Amino acid sequence: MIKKFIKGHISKFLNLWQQELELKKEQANPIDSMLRNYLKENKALGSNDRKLFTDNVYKLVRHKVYLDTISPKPLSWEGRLDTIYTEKFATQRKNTSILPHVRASCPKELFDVLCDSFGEEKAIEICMAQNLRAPLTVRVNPIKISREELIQKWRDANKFAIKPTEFSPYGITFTTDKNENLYELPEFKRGYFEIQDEASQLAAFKVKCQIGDHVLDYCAGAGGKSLAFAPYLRGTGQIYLHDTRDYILLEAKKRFNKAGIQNVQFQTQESLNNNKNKLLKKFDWVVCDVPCTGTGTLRRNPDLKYKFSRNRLKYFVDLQASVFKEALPFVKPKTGKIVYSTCSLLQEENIFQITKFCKEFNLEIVDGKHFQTIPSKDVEMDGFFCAVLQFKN
Ligand SMILES: C[S@@+](CC[C@H](N)C(=O)[O-])C[C@H]1O[C@@H](n2cnc3c(N)ncnc32)[C@H](O)[C@@H]1O
Repeated sequence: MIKKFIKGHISKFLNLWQQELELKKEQANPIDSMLRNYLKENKALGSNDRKLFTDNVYKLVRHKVYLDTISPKPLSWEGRLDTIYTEKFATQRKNTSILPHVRASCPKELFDVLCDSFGEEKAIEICMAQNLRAPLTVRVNPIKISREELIQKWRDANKFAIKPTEFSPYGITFTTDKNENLYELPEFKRGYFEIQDEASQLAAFKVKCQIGDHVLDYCAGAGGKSLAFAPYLRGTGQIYLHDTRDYILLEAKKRFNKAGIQNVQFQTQESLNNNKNKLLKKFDWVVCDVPCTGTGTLRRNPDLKYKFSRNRLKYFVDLQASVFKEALPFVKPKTGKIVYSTCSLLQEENIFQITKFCKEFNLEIVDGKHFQTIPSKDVEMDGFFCAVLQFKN
């Protein structure tokens, strides 16, 4: 039984979220940032209450499409919440008179696009997997500590239930659904690890840079990918981090300092433009981790599914093409590589883009096939896509 007091907060918060979404549509504030602000302003919610509050908010957002059909009318957040804890919540999933996108709790427009990419059966499986809680995974910074040492340290302290990730050699996954506040740990403050999904780690490791290489991370954001591949350079060569948002590069700078990585430069749009003539055709690796619909990360960001539309998809497809075109001239013509990645599941943003780029710019896929993870019953990772391209000789 959830206390009335918490139910009241859940309902109040979700009404605010719904208003924000109706008013600002795709420009609405992300739900995680709205949650942080709400909790800051509502100190009466203690730490146990907060977990219950947050977990139920996410559940309601994930399952809203389904709940809107099976909950008592008129709809209310209290009514939807009560429905989650009834038998009906499980049994109606199998009711084939309810439309597939509703049973999978996915807005129709997104579901149809997922069906175009994967077919209906797989689309349902993906949506159901994306309605689960995301695993909490960290990437160990080998400059400071090995994965084995950090696992041992945490196991000795009997601190967490953890396991090494299966595919990334640097990942550790937390196996309980407790909300661990990892940012407060001394190991985090010392730069021993960063929070990063395993699929994102694997995409970053596709940048197989070597000693002395020059790398341009063209859409660096707060540096998540660069932090992962930087140790390959062993302090040699140089990584240039560029983004159109100046403030995010300041965040990246702090993270690199903490990680003990110094062979980096931060380039705003203006400074990259000023240095352009010097830098064109100079990079062994250019990384294009482009803005996208984020449809591979719906477990973490379930609100994104309500911002999706075919128009928004077209906006991202066009933006990705123009970012790729801007970044390509920085690649060394004969030996350089460009890595294109998204956290989208959609063929329009992934394989269709790559096929188009190869044709238009005389490129080919190298390093085997493209890499793609798709959340499902058996795949706990986010959905990521990545391909390494090189000019045809
Ligand atoms: C998917 S995020 C990057 C995440 C980051 N690479 C990481 O691993 O943490 C995409 C980034 O592209 C940036 N961006 C948007 N338009 C851009 C453009 N025209 N040129 C470069 N970066 C751009 C955004 O500001 C955003 O930080």
